[in-house]
Amino acid sequence: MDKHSILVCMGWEQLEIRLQKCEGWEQIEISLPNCSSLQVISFPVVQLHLNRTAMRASQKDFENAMNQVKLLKKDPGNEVKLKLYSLYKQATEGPCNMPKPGVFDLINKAKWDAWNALGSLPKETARQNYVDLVSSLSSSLESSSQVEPGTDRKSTGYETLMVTSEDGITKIMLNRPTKKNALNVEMYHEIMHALKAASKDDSAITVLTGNGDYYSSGNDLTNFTDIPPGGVEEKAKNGAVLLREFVGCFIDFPKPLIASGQCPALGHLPSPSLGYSIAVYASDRATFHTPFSHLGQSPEGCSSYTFPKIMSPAKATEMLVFGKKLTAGEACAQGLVTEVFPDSTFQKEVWTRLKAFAKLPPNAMRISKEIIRNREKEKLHAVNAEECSVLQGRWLSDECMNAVVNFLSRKSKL
Ligand SMILES: CCCCC/C=C/CC(=O)SCCNC(=O)CCNC(=O)[C@H](O)C(C)(C)COP(=O)(O)OP(=O)(O)OC[C@H]1O[C@@H](n2cnc3c(N)ncnc32)[C@H](O)[C@@H]1OP(=O)(O)O
Repeated sequence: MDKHSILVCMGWEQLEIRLQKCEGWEQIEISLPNCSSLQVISFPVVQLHLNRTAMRASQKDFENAMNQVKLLKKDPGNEVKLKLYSLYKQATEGPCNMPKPGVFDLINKAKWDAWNALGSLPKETARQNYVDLVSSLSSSLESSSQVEPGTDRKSTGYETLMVTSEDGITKIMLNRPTKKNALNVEMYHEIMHALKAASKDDSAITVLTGNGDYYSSGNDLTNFTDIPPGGVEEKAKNGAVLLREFVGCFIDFPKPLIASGQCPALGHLPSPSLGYSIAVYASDRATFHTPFSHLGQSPEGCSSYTFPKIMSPAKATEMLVFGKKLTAGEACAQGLVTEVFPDSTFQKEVWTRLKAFAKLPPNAMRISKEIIRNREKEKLHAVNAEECSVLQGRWLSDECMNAVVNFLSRKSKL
């Protein structure tokens, strides 16, 4: 029998009903074994959804779906991968029968949580759900790759950035829009590389911005899952070294740096870019959020020093300790943002302004920035070192580990 066939007995006759996909429609074929003619009725897919879930996928469908997963051109993302994993385990082994992994074993803990959450779902239902998920995935990933051409693609030698230079402006654009521009380890390194290159190129000013609907969602929380042979302590130590070097690049950047954000900025990158930018331009749609406590972490990017100075100690406490999210208007009123523009005219207005700035004498701008910032440089490097050392300890805490596990198993979002 064909994969989506069902046999129905009507009196003496046996009907075979086949379902098959046809350009967004399901076709139903009703065949009477003793009759040569076929009756074909077409329905929109949505109308047949309930009927399909009542059916059971065969072992062969299941194996085909497993092969299809290997052929997917685009990474379906962690959430979907966990779903696939849990359905596979449930379909092949039944309810979760493994001991719960320890809290530091992040990946296995996320997998265990996903499998355990399926409870006593029957094996056949899990198999069918797996087949259905793979089938929906294949079509949605095909269509989404048509919707977002060119995103996450390689550009000017960078994997995670798009860097362009024209009209005296070097633009560094974070380019992981499907991950809300979360900073993975590669992106940290590429930003440092791009900043060093921009400090030496012919441009007069540098602009930092993000591609997609988030300026950045901060540190990529999956960075915490790649544990080296030296264990979590070594991981935390390496992270502190990387973060210190990363923030150091912002502190030492010699040219005017402008952060241009049309959309929400979360966590990590806002701090260094807000603290050290000559100017921050935001659209009225942008928000600013540093949820360090929510993640069991502590301020970084010198925000523990720059924010209370820029805003006020009380307002900085609301933001850095309680994780209060600010609208662009509020951030502007607090002095964190230079100017807010209407979303509809944001790009035009900001770029007109940037192009005008880029025509100013570059050396004069560089020297002016130096004289404004140099007095603070030593202090900023000391604050950076202290923040990184405190964070190194925080990353080993249960509070931090639990927050990361919660995000990875999608129990929490900010
Ligand atoms: C060297 C180490 C230095 C460490 C320094 C410490 C810095 C502190 C910080 O950076 S604090 C900020 C950390 N960031 C977060 O906690 C944000 C987590 N993300 C979210 O809460 C949400 O994703 C969101 C509110 C940003 C967006 O929600 P939305 O529903 O619109 O979108 P999705 O959640 O479906 O996200 C789409 C995909 O992007 C992945 N993703 C988003 N943010 C992160 C992130 N920070 N880390 C890892 N992955 C992230 C998300 O998982 C989705 O991926 P998927 O499609 O594969 O599931």
